[in-house]
Amino acid sequence: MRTVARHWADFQYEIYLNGMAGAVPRLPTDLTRLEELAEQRLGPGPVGYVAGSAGSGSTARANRSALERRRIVPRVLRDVHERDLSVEVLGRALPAPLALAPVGVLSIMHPDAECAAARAAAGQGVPFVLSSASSTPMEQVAEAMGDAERWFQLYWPRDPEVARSFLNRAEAAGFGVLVVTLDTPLLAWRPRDLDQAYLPFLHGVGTANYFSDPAFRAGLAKPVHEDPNAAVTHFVGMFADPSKTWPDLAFLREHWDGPIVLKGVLHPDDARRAVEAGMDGVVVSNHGGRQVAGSVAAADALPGVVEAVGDRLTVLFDSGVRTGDDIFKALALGARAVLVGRPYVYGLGLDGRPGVEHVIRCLLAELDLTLALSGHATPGTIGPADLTEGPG
Ligand SMILES: Cc1cc2nc3c(=O)[nH]c(=O)nc-3n(C[C@H](O)[C@H](O)[C@H](O)COP(=O)(O)O)c2cc1C
Ligand SMILES: CCCCCCCCCCC(=O)C(=O)O
Repeated sequence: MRTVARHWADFQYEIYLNGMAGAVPRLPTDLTRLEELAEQRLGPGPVGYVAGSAGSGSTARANRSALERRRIVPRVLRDVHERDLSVEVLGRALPAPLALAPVGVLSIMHPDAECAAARAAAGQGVPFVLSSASSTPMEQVAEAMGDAERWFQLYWPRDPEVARSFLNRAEAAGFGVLVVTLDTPLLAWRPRDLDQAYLPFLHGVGTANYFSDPAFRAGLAKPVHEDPNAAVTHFVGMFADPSKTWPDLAFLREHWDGPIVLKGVLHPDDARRAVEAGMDGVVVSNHGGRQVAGSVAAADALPGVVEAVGDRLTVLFDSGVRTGDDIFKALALGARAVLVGRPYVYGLGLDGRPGVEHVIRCLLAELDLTLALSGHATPGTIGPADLTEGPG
């Protein structure tokens, strides 16, 4: 089930060769600079929505420092001439341990929105996880991707008919993995959005899967175009259900045949409950610091979850990944693969599909070089011994 190894580090040579012809990259190769550029070039509402997080931003900052605090201890004189970043995740052969995280309402960043990001992911062979809250109906995104690997992220609607309909549509449209986000039963206190009174969903943006859904529409007195405000109100009441508990997962197991991954798991006991509920994986994530202000950093939670269930579930990771060495560290802490969020969204906002491609290629070229320069030829040999903590 292995993919053909791609030579990610060739991107480095491509950049230098283009330089000989007088061309430099359109976007920075240090992806931590994208946020600042986006702040300068994109509108305050959209960029505030993407860059913003819960409360004073302490969780988002903690995500970064938990990754930065951990330092790689490189090994030398190991043969790293031939390298292969490919990994198997949930029965799928991926070219690298990376997927694009589900991010809602991408049309606020670029008119080509989810289709542009999905095409970029497909072109690089990286799975695209489509948000329930996308600006484009799932069938249209699927069509843009051909037969490339795609996963569907579920915000579990309160109405079981709508939930069932979403699952049926996603399956029919070729989404192979269901990612159920559990950390957003309510929208958190997000000062950047509150201060601007900015929430695109209330204008019917990011509601495409709902407004195109027959079960959702059946709950409306009038068609969406005749009474859009009523449709938005119905969406707000439908979007999530804070009364859900662990036994409710049986509903999803019953209606989804493929792998199911729970996103937003941080406690080892919750990971154990995911095993008991027959789930296939978890994403150790705090939603990029956008939900619980003062939450544990995702990278600090990762080792505990891996220790509890790493032999029984596929453990994925996100929240704070900005560089190739961040990916290396997450793998060393036991993640099978990582999801990248904001960087690809800034890439999209700044340069559309090529911007997203740039982000994927930079991350994987840097990962490949970090791997090699640390003494590894494949992700499979990376482990906790490759990291140290503290001022070292
Ligand atoms: C603008 C924005 C929208 C998001 N929308 C969703 C979503 O619809 N569903 C979801 O599960 N996670 C969503 N997330 C969270 C991401 O999937 C991911 O957990 C997070 O971005 C990772 O943190 P990072 O951006 O710091 O890498 C969103 C994140 C951002 C920044
Ligand atoms: C008043 C609540 C309206 C609906 C909220 C939509 C939820 C946000 C979906 C995107 C997301 O996950 C994010 O982090 O932002």
